[in-house]
Amino acid sequence: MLSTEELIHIRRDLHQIPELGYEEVKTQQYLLARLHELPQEFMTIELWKTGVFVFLNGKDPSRTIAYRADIDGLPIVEQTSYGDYKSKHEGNMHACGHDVHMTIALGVISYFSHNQPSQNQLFIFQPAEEGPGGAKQMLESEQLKKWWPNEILALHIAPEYPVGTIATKPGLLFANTSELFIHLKGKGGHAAYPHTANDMVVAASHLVTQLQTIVSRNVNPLDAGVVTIGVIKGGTKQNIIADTAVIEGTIRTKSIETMQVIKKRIESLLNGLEIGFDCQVEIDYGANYCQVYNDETVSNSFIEFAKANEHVNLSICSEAMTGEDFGYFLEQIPGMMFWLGVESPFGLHDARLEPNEDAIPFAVQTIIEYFKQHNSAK
Ligand SMILES: CC(=O)N[C@@H](CCC[C@H](N)C(=O)O)C(=O)O
Repeated sequence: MLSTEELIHIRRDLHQIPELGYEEVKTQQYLLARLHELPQEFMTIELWKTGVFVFLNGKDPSRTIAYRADIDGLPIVEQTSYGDYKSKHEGNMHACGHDVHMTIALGVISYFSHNQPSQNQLFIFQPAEEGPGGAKQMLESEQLKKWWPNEILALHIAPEYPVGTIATKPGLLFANTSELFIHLKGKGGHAAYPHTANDMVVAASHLVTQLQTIVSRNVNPLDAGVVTIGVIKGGTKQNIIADTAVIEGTIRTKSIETMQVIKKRIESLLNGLEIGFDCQVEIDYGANYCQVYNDETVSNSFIEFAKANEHVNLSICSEAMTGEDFGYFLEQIPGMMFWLGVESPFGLHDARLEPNEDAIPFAVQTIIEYFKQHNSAK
């Protein structure tokens, strides 16, 4: 079984090679290299695009339990204090902890590759969680058809909790999400002749402020929604009026109905913008993820397990407006997701995120224990 030092070494290796969705070529090669170092007696490894499936045959199987780890990084210029194990892929960073998620999966696989489990186990290294999504596609793969699990788990690092903490709840854990891409096209021109142009920097600026009114004025205050604009681009030079602008963001809601309300309102605002600024607008909702809804029975059984485990500090948390395409697995397979405390002063998607690596051996041990206790013959 991998030691704590080896696990940390693996996490640091993976941290140096963050790749965006469906570009995880080096990550896939690295995972394969580590997997092939383990006993192969009852292990089957299969590739799916840039992802990997690992199936472990149980001794006397009547069921299969699965663990899913996402593997992609984010387009962020890293600003951690890490020295020689900072991202070597300039402009990309594991700023959402997927390096930690993968390492934990390798740690659990390593243990069970030396200690054959009684039941089958499936490990899913899934590409493109940050977008455009990989869960929905993997659910339709040949591998999932033949290795369909009875239960599935996943975790996500949580910078706000101390190491040793697991936070979860039955039912809704993460929101419905939709990406948002808006392209504005007007008429460029000389900065000194604004009356001859339709300035898309001004149109985009109006639109960004209008979008902020949706949650405050169109969503029931007793419900929850988020409209965040993460990108606004337009123009080429300070004295040229921009003929195009691009706005990119994300929508989050607790209910699917509110997602529809927000989208309808965005479209109305865009119709108004076309008239008001005499421009053309195109909208694309990119990747949409369903909510992460933890199965009541599986989460209660995990909560009972965590309560009985003296090493685990269990927190029953509130739902969050984060998104995760793991929700698609949970639509079809009973399962649950939990937050894993990694105590960092900087949050997810922050260029300075430094998860506490002590959380890795803790999570590996906890999952091994849960799999051993829970995935016995039923
Ligand atoms: C846990 C986490 O941070 N997940 C991401 C998922 C991204 C969903 C999609 N690409 C979007 O931006 O809407 C998140 O941002 O919550």
